[in-house]
Amino acid sequence: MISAGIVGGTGYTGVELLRLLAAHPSVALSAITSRGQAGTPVADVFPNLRGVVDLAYTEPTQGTLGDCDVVFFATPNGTAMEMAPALIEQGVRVIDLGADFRLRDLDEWAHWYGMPHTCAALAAEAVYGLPECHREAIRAARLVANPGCYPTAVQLGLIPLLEAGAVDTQSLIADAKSGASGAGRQPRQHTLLCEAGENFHAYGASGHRHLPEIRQGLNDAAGKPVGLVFVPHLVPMIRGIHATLYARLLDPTIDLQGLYEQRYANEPFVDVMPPGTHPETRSVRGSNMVRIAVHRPEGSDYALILAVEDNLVKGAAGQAVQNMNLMFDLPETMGLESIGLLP
Ligand SMILES: NC(=O)C1=CN([C@@H]2O[C@H](COP(=O)(O)OP(=O)(O)OC[C@H]3O[C@@H](n4cnc5c(N)ncnc54)[C@H](OP(=O)(O)O)[C@@H]3O)[C@@H](O)[C@H]2O)C=CC1
Ligand SMILES: CC(=O)N[C@@H](CCC(=O)OP(=O)(O)O)C(=O)O
Repeated sequence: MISAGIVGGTGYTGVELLRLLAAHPSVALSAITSRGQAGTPVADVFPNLRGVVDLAYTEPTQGTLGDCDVVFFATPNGTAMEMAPALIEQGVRVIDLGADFRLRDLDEWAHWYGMPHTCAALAAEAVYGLPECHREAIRAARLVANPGCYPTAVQLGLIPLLEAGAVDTQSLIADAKSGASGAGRQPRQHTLLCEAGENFHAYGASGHRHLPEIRQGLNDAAGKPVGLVFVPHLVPMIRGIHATLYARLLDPTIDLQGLYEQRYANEPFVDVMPPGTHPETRSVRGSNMVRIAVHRPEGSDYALILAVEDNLVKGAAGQAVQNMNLMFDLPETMGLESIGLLP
């Protein structure tokens, strides 16, 4: 059994990790931290875990985490880079659900995250945890930077076009919508029911911190710098991301459906839907699947890609478990078989 610890077990991605890991056949949970709830049984805070998680929260100390085989950081940005070096030194493998190790350019990281990066050596070593692109490197990694929620949907949606050299790399547009759980469990005015319900708006339109992360992955796929406009929106639902992606085709006669079906033929968590379909966020709610549909709108030379995911599963905790499975030579889909919750 793999002994797993979670730092930040009271947030939305932390409790989603708990749900997945508690049911994982090869994992024993051994430390779950919260500074605010230390000493409280986990199942007292989250009754869905009664009878399946019998641990209490502890303080996030080296002592409680150092004996684990793997530690997940489900914490705000800046926490993992403080704590991960000592754990890795002790032989613990680390998966960071935050953004501390996602960007290769640390000046860019400091610009977007508003603090200096304090762990350049590990940032250079970290593997970006998008299995569909970096599977072999993830297997060997000591430290995995789990991708952001928007970056997962947008990259998986656009990468086949860029790898194939099928589009004008300066024409990329990602129009993405997220449910409110993407903002985390800390109370904030804009995610109150009376603010987010019956309401719909864009945010971060002139610059969002996921832009450099998405651009880094798309540059790699294209083999050159891409031009990308990324606009996130908040929609009145709890879970789910819907990304509507546009790219101008160089050859409008290309077989787009065939391109996507071939690229993702062996991917257990990418479902390319039949032509003419429109994926729904509820079809992936609670599941680790990204569902993609490919269109070429009548009379246009644009490819239009629709991609949906659950931001807490493939966009965070599920992808982290997928990465753990790879790191510990387990079947990649183990513990991730759940089907989308409908309705
Ligand atoms: N929500 C989402 O859809 C996604 C989130 N992410 C990223 O995952 C990370 C976690 O997100 P989310 O679960 O939404 O966040 P939340 O705000 O819901 O939870 C944060 C958790 O971290 C703990 N924590 C906060 N500060 C510290 C600290 N200094 N040291 C140790 N623990 C700390 C908190 O518990 P306590 O304060 O009691 O210790 C809490 O359990 C973030 O980096 C987020 O950007 C990534 C993809 C998707
Ligand atoms: C709806 C909403 O507020 N979403 C969040 C995405 C948070 C997230 O996933 O953060 P990281 O991937 O960078 O860790 C936001 O736009 O800030």
